[in-house]
Amino acid sequence: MSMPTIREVRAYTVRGGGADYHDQGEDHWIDGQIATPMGKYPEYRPHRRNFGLNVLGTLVVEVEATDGTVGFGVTTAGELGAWIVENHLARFIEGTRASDVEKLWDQMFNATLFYGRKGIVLNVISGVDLAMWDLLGKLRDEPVHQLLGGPVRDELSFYATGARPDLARDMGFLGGKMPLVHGPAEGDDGMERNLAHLAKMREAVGSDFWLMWDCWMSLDVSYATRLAQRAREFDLKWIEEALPPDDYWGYAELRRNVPTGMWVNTGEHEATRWGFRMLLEMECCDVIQPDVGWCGGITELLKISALADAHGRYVIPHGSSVYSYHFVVTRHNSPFSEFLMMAPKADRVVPMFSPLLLDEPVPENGRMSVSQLDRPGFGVRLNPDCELARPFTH
Ligand SMILES: C[C@H](O)[C@H](O)CC(=O)C(=O)O
Ligand SMILES: [Mg+2]
Repeated sequence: MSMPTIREVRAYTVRGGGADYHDQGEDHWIDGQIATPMGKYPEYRPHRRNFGLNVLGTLVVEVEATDGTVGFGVTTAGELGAWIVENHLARFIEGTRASDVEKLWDQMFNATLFYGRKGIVLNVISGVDLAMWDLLGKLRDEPVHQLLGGPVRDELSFYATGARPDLARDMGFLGGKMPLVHGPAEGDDGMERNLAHLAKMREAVGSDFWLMWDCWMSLDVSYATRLAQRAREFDLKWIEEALPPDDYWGYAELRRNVPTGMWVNTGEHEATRWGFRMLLEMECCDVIQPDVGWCGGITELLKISALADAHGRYVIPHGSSVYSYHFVVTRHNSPFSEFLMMAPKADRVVPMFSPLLLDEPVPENGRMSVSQLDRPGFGVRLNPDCELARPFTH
């Protein structure tokens, strides 16, 4: 088959959930009181949306091939991301062969180095890369997991992230990762409250269920060390993203400080093989957690994952829904997956990118069969009921 080229790239934005999963309505657990780096300012403590956690919104990138086939990818980047795609990246995307993902990634990354490297620019590059893999799967009539070498197991197993690990246990998940509520600025009282909550959850779930804390970059080494040491009594499996992402030295110290057997996990706000190289070579963590929509997409994740494998480390992607599932099932060093509980009260399973996608698979009883992923590309469709805007054209 002769490979089509890309005829047009289009960048859309959409609000209300989707890839910007923090862009939820009032009273959603994910936007409630959670420890954050802004928690030192009391006015920004009660609600994460107060400091703008949801300002970006979702970016949808569509790539249309010369034969009319369309692939798409979604990420967190909104209008800023749409501007970058339409005004800068389009020149590399249009005219490229649909299978030339490697060359395209290299061009997008190098052309944006002077203002990119991490953060929103890498989210955008990821979104384009995911659209290209989706297109390639559709053109070849194969699921992306087949393009990546094929599954190494028949099903995926999930832990749940949300405010109600006790309910996640009843839903068949392997474990529950809770948001840490109180940060260092809330002193000893906050520390005691955090521990009391963990104790209560351990009591509720029993001893054979993983419990983890997601600290969303909010702590310092001293606080995280004390928290981890005291959490040993309640068998905390891992402490996640305890420190700001740039504090590689702090992570290395924390990893030396935590009780034997407790994992230090991080990486959802890290990007590219070079960022993860720092985490791995400095022995910052036990598990890396790249977000497929933020770290550079599938093309970059393949490199990050190989590097982690050579360091004997697991890759358990952050969120990422189908982008994670198609990848994880092809790697031996990705033995389980995250599922983010998007129901406002974390009391039922709702697709992570809801309501933006149709056919988005979800775990049943904490598991997902590979057969649920057996559709061309990433196997999902854009929901026509979600109103997309195209703020810029080129
Ligand atoms: C719950 C966390 O604060 C965040 O919203 C999600 C996250 O970090 C994770 O799923 O991991
Ligand atoms: Mg996290």
